[in-house]
Amino acid sequence: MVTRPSAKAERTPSRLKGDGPKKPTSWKAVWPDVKELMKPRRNQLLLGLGLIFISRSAGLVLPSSTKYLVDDIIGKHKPELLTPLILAVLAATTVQGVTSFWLTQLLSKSAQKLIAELRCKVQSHVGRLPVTYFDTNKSGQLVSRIMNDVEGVRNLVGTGLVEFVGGLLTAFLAFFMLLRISPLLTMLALAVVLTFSLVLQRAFKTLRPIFRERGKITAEVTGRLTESLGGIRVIKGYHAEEREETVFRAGAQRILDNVLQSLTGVSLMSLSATVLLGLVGALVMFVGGRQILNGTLTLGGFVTFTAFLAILVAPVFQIVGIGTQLTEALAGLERTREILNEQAEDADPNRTAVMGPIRGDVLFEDVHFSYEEGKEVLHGVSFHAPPGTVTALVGSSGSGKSTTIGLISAFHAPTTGTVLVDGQDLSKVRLSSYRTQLGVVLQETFLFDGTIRENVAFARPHATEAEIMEACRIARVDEFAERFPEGYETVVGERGVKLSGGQKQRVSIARAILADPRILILDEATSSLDSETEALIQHGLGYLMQGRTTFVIAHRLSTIRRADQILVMEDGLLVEKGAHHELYANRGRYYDLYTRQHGIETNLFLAPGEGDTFDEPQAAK
Ligand SMILES: Nc1ncnc2c1ncn2[C@@H]1O[C@H](COP(=O)(O)OP(=O)(O)OP(=O)(O)O)[C@@H](O)[C@H]1O
Repeated sequence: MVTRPSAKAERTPSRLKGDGPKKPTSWKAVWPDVKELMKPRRNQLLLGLGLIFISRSAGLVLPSSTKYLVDDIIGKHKPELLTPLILAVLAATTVQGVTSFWLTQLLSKSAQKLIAELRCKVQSHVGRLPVTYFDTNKSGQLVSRIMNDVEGVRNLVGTGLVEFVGGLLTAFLAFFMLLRISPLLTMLALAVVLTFSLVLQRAFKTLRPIFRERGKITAEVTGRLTESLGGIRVIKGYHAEEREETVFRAGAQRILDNVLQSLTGVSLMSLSATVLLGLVGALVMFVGGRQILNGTLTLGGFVTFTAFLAILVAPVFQIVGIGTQLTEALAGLERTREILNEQAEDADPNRTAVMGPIRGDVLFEDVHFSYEEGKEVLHGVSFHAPPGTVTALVGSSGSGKSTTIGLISAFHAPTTGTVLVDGQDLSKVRLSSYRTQLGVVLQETFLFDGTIRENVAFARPHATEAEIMEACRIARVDEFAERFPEGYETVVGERGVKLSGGQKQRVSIARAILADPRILILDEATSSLDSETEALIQHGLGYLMQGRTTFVIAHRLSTIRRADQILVMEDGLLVEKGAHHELYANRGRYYDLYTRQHGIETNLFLAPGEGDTFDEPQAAK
């Protein structure tokens, strides 16, 4: 396959979701994905949990030691215990430091690897979606989906989730320690913490849709921006810079509003967390102070209690941070899943037949097609294109030429009727086995930001040097490429030399020659080129068409007259078919188009100026 025509949308285009009612992302919905992501990393995550267990347990040594220091070493005056205690604290702290370092190394790196993998997975899936998908979704929006949405998962498999679990674990341990020191104080503190957790839960419910919305808005704004940068010539041509600025400003404002909204939520949570800390602190001081005074609590016990309380409350704070991250991760994962759930072209269970090398016999049998339900655009088109023949499609704008080409390229499948290639129903064929035998040359030539050689070899990356050079020679790419100082290694496109329209077409023809397809699709350029360039291009095309079943949306008289058959389309109907002289002699629709064109009233077939060289067909004389 060479390059693909930009086909039109199919019947049920699926737009990226997000504009529907906002239902919160639920763990249940994304759990299968989370599980799938975690499964291959199970061992790492388990190791991570082990490490966090060691790290957090070691972290308890310091606060526990306070009680011994105050009550035993100082209170009961046992200086000989001081050094062992300090050594124990130092050892524990070292263990804590080393394990947390290892943890970050292990999990953060693995999360980054996962992000890269996921990006590739989404990109590869998007590439396999039907063309209709790209007609309904802006490419910039898809870029944002591929690049940004997967970022969040780092919090799931990275340190986020493990830290969260670690936090809970420590809180649990601390809770038992606290119970041992003072059950009353512990229960009081716990009541406050639990109330706060409920508040937090509600807050996250509100925040989640905001985060999900953010991904959607960013994708939309990026999409529009990519489009407007791509169409900068049109924008400048119509002096529409200011209008674009306004559109972008509105988009940027939407993002800002969303971020501000979530920031308000997040800061409110921090505020309530601080209030909580104050509340618990005050409560502990009040009750604890009284207990010390009436002798039910030792001073060391009180100090240790406050230290452990901090450990119990800390995870609640952590939830604020990590919970936000996890929420973002879930929202991103949900959006990623949406894309991954789109059915790839070849995933259609009907597409099972594998095509071997084809001869290129194309048969349309009563083909009906509609892009949208109830709006048929092709009404019972039937024709036969034997192998190696040239079929020209002509007709006024919107008559269905591109749609017919789209069906031959298997971008769409007929609503009813069949398209057969070598007797095989195209809607049942594995696309990979068919498209490799299809070549496309469009008027909007698509060149990559790479060298001339790379652009030609794109069709067959493993082609030999001699084959590439031969294709370049036939398409007359050599004529301009060899004039550049770097020859075929000259970079073309955005980063390099800009090629003229005619030069780009020649590269595209060389590409198709190298691909050596059985079926060739040409969308002839409507723009006129100078006669020398035109002759060079016609030479290449002439070679390219030889022996291949060619379908050409024809604008040039020379091409139309060279065709073995001409299909005249009108309003989705095939109104006439035959060779030029037959159709001309019939004095039907083709004759009308032809003579009207001859009078240069309209420009139905031809590029401007071409009518001047018109000569009356022999058969009609
Ligand atoms: N993606 C699409 N979604 C819905 N309708 C479409 C889509 N693409 C084309 N159509 C409709 O299908 C009909 C045939 O369009 P088609 O592009 O095949 O015509 P065409 O003969 O190639 O026109 P032109 O010469 O102007 O390119 C038109 O009425 C057009 O509006």
